Amino acid sequence: MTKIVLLGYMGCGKSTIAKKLSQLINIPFVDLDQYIEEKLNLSVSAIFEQRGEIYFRKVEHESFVALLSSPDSIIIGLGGGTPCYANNHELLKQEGVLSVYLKASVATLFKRLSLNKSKRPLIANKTNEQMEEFIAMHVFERSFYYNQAKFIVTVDNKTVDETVRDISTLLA
Ligand SMILES: Nc1ncnc2c1ncn2[C@@H]1O[C@H](COP(=O)(O)OP(=O)(O)O)[C@@H](O)[C@H]1O
Ligand SMILES: O=C(O)C1=C[C@@H](OP(=O)(O)O)[C@@H](O)[C@H](O)C1
Ligand SMILES: [Mg+2]
Repeated sequence: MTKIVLLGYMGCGKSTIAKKLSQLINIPFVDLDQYIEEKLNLSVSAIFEQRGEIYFRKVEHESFVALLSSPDSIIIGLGGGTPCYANNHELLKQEGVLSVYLKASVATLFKRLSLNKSKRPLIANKTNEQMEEFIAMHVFERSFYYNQAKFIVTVDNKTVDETVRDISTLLA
């Protein structure tokens, strides 16, 4: 069964787009962060704080593997770091996986994340100035993994509905 996997940097819209795409194409969606939060009954921030990032990455990998091996067709919204750890990018190449990189410019990411950073432990304590530099460097470091996706969709200056439509056209 098909797994549509959305990936990309924090703030590119994976969680928002996965939910909307799910409504449009009538395939259920799972947000990987939410799945982990429910599994451990802890928020992502609390997992980072209490158990550390390495533990989070371990659970993230196990959860991604579990979702990929489920018998149903699902849309999976990954966390921004998912493809960059534990060889998860190799899993994107599996048969039946349609991976889509939601590619956003640093300016778009900065604009969105400056309004939404408190639940993201990697940036929660940064000033806006530190954050802009951090995002630029981090996207650059991670782009090798993001570029392993089968499809790339640019999200800058698009509404949620426009991006969702672009993805559904790609997958048709
Ligand atoms: N065109 C857009 N597409 C997706 N998200 C958008 C858009 N415009 C604004 N946003 C906002 O940007 C944020 C994206 O966050 P989210 O969906 O959690 O991304 P991710 O899961 O990739 O970190 C949300 O607050 C969303 O409302
Ligand atoms: O980029 C990352 O390493 C992370 C991204 C987050 O998901 P979003 O991309 O949905 O914010 C979440 O998994 C965690 O805070 C770590
Ligand atoms: Mg998300």
